[in-house]
Amino acid sequence: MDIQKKIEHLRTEIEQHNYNYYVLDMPTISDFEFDAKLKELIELENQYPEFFDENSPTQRVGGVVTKNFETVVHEKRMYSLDNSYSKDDLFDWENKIQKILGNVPLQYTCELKYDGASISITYINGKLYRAVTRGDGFQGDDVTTNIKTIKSIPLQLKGNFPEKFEIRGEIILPLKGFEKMNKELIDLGEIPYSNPRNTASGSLKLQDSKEVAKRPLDCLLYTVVGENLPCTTQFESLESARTWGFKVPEFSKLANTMNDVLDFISYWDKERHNLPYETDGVVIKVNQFLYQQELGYTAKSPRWAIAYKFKAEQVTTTLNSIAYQVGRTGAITPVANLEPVQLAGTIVKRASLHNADQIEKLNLHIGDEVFVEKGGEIIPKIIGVAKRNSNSEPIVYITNCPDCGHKLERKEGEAQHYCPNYYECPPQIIGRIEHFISRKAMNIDGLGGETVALLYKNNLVKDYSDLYTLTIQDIVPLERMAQKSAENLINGIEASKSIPFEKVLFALGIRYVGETVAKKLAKHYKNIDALSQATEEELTKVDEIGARIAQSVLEFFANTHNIDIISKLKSFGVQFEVKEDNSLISNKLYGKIFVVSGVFEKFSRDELKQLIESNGGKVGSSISAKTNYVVAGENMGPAKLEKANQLSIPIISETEFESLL
Ligand SMILES: NC(=O)c1ccc[n+]([C@@H]2O[C@H](COP(=O)([O-])OP(=O)(O)OC[C@H]3O[C@@H](n4cnc5c(N)ncnc54)[C@H](O)[C@@H]3O)[C@@H](O)[C@H]2O)c1
Ligand SMILES: [Zn+2]
Repeated sequence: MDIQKKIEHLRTEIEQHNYNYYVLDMPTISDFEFDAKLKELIELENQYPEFFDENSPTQRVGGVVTKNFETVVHEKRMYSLDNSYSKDDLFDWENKIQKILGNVPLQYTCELKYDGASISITYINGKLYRAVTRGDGFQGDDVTTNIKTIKSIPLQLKGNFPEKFEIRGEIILPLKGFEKMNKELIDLGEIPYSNPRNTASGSLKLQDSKEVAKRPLDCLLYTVVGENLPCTTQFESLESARTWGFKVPEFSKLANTMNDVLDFISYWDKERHNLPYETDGVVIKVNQFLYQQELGYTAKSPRWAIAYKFKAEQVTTTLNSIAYQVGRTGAITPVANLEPVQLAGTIVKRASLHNADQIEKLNLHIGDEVFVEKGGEIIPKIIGVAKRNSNSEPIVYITNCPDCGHKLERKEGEAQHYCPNYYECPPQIIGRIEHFISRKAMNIDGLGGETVALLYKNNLVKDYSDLYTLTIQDIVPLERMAQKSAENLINGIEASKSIPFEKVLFALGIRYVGETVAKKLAKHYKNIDALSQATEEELTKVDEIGARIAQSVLEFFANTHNIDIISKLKSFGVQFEVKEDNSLISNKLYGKIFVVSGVFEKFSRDELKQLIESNGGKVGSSISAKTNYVVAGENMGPAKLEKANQLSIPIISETEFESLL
């Protein structure tokens, strides 16, 4: 085979994967496979230097700059890291740098390699000035507003910080938050995110910082960059950054020899599974800045640092069978049953497969030996076939619902198959009732998933409105139920009648109507009758409601069965209109008159006004001598500003306002 062709082919292929990974945040191959391709290319280029190309992906940092944000040129370039996978690689690296330095007394800082998206944040005079993504290393996206929503990033520093510097770190999504986001997506019948890293990186690129604020992102910092820093080593700089108020994980260690480094690695190779976020290796850095300067950089990475990548958590095992689960929206999810195997500290028996496309893409057969990898998800995933056995058989995707036998449907452009037997299919009925009673919906105490299934099997409930007809006598005879638990349940159901309309609307389980959408719709339409009569055009005019949600709302109300259920719920006293809430949260602002002006970061203007009123204050429409405070956001009108100054009325920011509460 023509070597040059092979090199070019690999370059194109890797560029495409870089694009999928960094721009779309949707990799189509595992990091393990990606790294193998990159390694192959590096080796070929080393072997055949005549085909050198400065545009090769081996010479460049993988990311890109997008058009959605302002582009900022990094004052100091942001590099990637060279990778190593074995002890030998590390000793080779040490030899190489000692050759350049001339066998000096080296120290290393060992740090964990956090798996997220890199960020560089500039501070001037102790104030957060700007946050920029790595981009292509030379320039990145200005994502300051998004970054400011992350609570652990200080806006104002404390202690003895340098006048101007950049601090670099990783924006990560802790595993718990990731799982929660995915559970909400699955509940809504949508496709879950593939892993925390890509979700963190995607979150940074959202246009609406209010959406970013909802995501439980965090930022772990690891490098201070600037002139005249008050420290001479990496380890000291981490300690100083901590005293300035930054979140710098405490795990870093100083090592005097490569063997100390190896101890650190083998400790964290196991211990990392107990961390609340993902790490994919250890970063080893020459500790002394003086030596770092002497070593300098290659085209892509510092010579004074190297990443040691943990072995991908991967095992092979047999794919025994496929089970199909039916969700409350009727969506079918295939799940792989595996020969039990030990992986990352747990026994793995099942792996998620998402949908039919994925089975096809992986070309899975029952009986195959498959690679199983554990990423951010609780359930591990199959990433490919290791070996086809002679008795392996192709997977025939089901055509009928495994529970009710109804023929499955698949809408054009959708990945998931659905069971359309909405009213008769048991897991859908039970799923809808479980959703209805869940904590964020009707919050009915004393009723769990198993009890719902029992109630359904005993013909006591056919839909969630039947819950309100239950009596203690109905419940006591059920398995594991006693007088006391039956009473609790009935009390819980009774109490749910005072749950506010927005939660009731969420509880109904309309596809794509999650918590936030339900809130928006409740606020806009005020009651269910107005909502049920809305047209698609009207619906899509509501903030954040798109055609897909509108369509789903229309479908829901076009169904007489749903209308019947709603009128039953109404007759039982469930809330179907917004109650104007006059109850006060506090009296802290009693007697104070506020004027709100400008655009805010944390709150909408309406939210601010509501906060003022619910804490006993009043909102004035224009500034007068009676005004006590002006809460000012960005772009406050100059006339208002002048008036406030004339009358010496204090102008406060939204943060200062918060501190009044
Ligand atoms: N699956 C795919 O299609 C695909 C495509 C492209 C890249 N990738 C994966 O992306 C990775 C390459 O990405 P990369 O260029 O961001 O490099 P990298 O993630 O391998 O290493 C460099 C980055 O590590 C981060 N980092 C975390 N902790 C650090 C610490 N303590 N000190 C210093 N830096 C730290 C920094 O952000 C730095 O930029 C590889 O793992 C590769 O497998 C996968
Ligand atoms: Zn069914």
